[in-house]
Formats: sequence, C-alpha cells, structure tokens
Amino acid sequence: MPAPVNRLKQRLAAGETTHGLWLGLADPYLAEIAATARFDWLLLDGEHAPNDIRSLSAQIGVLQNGPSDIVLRLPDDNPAKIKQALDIGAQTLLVPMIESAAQAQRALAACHYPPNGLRGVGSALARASRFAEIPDYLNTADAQICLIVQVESRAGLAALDDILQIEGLDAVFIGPSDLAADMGHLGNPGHPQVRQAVLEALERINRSGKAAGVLSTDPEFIQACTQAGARFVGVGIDVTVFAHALRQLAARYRNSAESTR
Ligand SMILES: O=C(O)C(=O)C[C@H](O)[C@@H](O)CO
Repeated sequence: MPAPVNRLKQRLAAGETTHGLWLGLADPYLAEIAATARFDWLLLDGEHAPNDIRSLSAQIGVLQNGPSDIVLRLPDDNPAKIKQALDIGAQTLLVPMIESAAQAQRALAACHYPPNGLRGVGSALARASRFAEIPDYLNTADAQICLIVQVESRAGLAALDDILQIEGLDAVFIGPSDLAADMGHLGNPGHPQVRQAVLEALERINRSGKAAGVLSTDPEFIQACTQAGARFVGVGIDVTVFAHALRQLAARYRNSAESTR
C-alpha cells in the first residue's frame, strides 16, 4: 500500500484551476465547519495564525478524510518544521519568503528522503505513514509531496526565472501583501504597480509549466489572476469572513444610542 495520492498535486500538474480558503482561526472545530463549504483546498496557516504543531495536527485530523485537500503553510523554510509538517500528514506545503533558487532547492530537499533529499526518517511515529500501517511509505512518499514556494519580494521576483528551473518544484505562489510592502506600498496590495507585478509574475510562472498561485479577496482581481494563469487561487480568509459577518450582524441591531460602543 503506497503513500496517499495527492489529488491537489495531480490537479495542479494537469493545469486545473483550484480555489481555496485560508484558515487562520487555528481551531479543528472551525476547520471542520470550513470543510462543509467544500473548497478545493483549505490552507492551514502556520505563518501568521496562532498555530503550533499540535493545532496543525488536530486540524489535519478532522480534515484528512473530508472533501477539501489540505495545504500547510510553514512559518519559514526551516527544514525541521518541514519535516514535522510532513510527518503529521501534510502532503502539500507552502513555504514563504523564498528569494533565491538555492533557498527553494533547500526547501525541496527538506521535503524528500535521501538520497534525493534530507527529510529525516521517523515514519513509524507519523500519521503520514498511518503510523507504519503503510509499509511502503518511505519509498512512495516523495512522489506525493507537493511543494509550493512563495515569492513575495523584489529579490524573489528577480530570482523567479532561476526558481522556475527547479525540477520537482510544483508551484510558485505570489504573495501580494508582502510584495506590496517590499515595493513600498505597505498595506496596499491593490496598488496598480503591485497588481501589475503580480499578474506579470503569474504569467511567467504559468508559461514555465509550473502552477501559479495567489491569494486575493477581490473577485475582479481573482478573475484577472486566473486569466494570467493562476491555478492555485486563494479566494478568502476565514478570519476576515468571520469577523466581517459578526460586525455586520451586531451593527444591524445596535441602536444609534449605543453607536459609540
Ligand atoms: O503576502 C501575501 O499576500 C501572503 O503571503 C498572504 C498573506 O500572508 C495572508 O495572510 C493574507 O494577508
């Protein structure tokens, strides 16, 4: 019995457009509710959300047999964290703040077992192998790992062509918020200069044959990104959807006398 087939890896390789939700509420119960929306994928954010390995593992536990594929974003490119993420059962990883081909190559090596990589062997303890229930896990795991690296700075864009040459790298995600900050437009990912840079990068990634990724909550920009070749498309963030809906509901019933609350 081999490692579980990574459906999202296959879909991205086939050029399918997929839509997903960022999960930043960092809670398995809320992740289970999000799964009922049946997005193509759900991304567990280990970079900006209050997640740790146990909360990430608990969310994978409730999502792993659900309708959505699971993506786990690491806080950085630390090989030890990549190892832990894979061992708790994530098969699609998003690694932020990649600025060179060498850095992307190191992240890829951390995803694969020797001799092709540096991933430490601990599958007997790991959900990834179904706790050693998958006898051939070590020999079949690598083929099902999907690595997406984030390019989100001018230095990363300058290295993009070299990054796109990396064999075995599945996708490159352009981070509009951090790119905006690096371009001098902190807090304004919708700035025309930023949007142009994002769309041009998505076109370059798509032309390379790798999958292009992006996150936006603006339906018009989402359409523009898809037309530019984005196939891994984040279309919302659970935290902002939740917070906005609650504020709207409260405001509807808050009378004017309390409006200063
Ligand atoms: O730079 C970006 O944009 C991203 O990487 C996505 C953000 O981190 C996400 O938290 C939404 O702001």
